Amino acid sequence: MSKHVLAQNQYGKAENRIVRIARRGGEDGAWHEIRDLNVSVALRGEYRDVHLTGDNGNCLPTDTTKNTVYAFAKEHGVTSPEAFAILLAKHFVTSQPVIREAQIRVEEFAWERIPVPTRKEQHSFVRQGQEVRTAQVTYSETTGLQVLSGLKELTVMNSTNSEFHGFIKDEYTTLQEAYDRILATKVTARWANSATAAADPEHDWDGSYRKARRHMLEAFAETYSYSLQQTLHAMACRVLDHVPTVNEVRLNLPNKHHFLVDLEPFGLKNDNEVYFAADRMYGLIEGTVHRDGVQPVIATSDWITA
Ligand SMILES: O=c1[nH]c(=O)c2[nH]c(=O)[nH]c2[nH]1
Repeated sequence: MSKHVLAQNQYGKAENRIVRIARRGGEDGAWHEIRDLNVSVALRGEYRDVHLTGDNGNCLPTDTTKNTVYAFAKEHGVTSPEAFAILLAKHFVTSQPVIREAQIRVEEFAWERIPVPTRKEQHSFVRQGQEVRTAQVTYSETTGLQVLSGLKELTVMNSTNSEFHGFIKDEYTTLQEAYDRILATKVTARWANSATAAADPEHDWDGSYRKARRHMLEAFAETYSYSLQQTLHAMACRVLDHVPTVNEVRLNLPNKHHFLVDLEPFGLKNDNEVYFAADRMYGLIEGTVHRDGVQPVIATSDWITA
């Protein structure tokens, strides 16, 4: 027996990142709604033996608490962070006598739809309230003004219309081919403005920024994607097509992986509804697209994801 006193203690799986897609509207369910949550579970109760003697007889594994979160998202859906947390907290306390209290913390990341007026299906989203606009101006006696504009932290998601297959398979390849996956990325974009725009004191910088942003978003939403590389190219080309004062676009697109959660052990079918949102590691797709005949000027080696 320890001469010291075990005081407050709690345990559980923290930061379960979960994306729940609900398909509504019409027979084909083409109207998608997403809830994107970070759910932490803390259980309190009869845990003296676990700490003092190594007897785990009262210990519900943290792994089980994680599985419960994902299974509940499938079974009950996510109507609100509060309602989802209430369901979970009650479940833990009422299902195991040793659990006296359960605390569920939920952070919800808000997403807004990317409006695509030309289509009725709606499955493209932009995450609210994070994006940062950037500008870098260099003035040289010999070469004059160089104005780079851009943005970072613009997180977007398509909850369908993304596939990835037909890739090289070597002895280390385990990736399964995907015919319907989530495509999500946090866009860092920089674009080089023409010397004419830079020299024009009347140039509408806010207007060209809004236009470039809008066309990148529309291209992301409207491209049926077979790779993030293909989406990158479409986004950059769309900016060059619609913003005549932009000569070059460089994009840095981390592939924010979403893995389907295997719910079969709990007798539940996961019909592309419940995903584990991994924050790292991630694929990092980068590239520059410029007008023909223009010399690219945007640095390619910057460490701009940090
Ligand atoms: O869009 C993608 N491009 C890749 O190059 C790649 N590689 C990978 O594992 N997944 C993906 N997805």
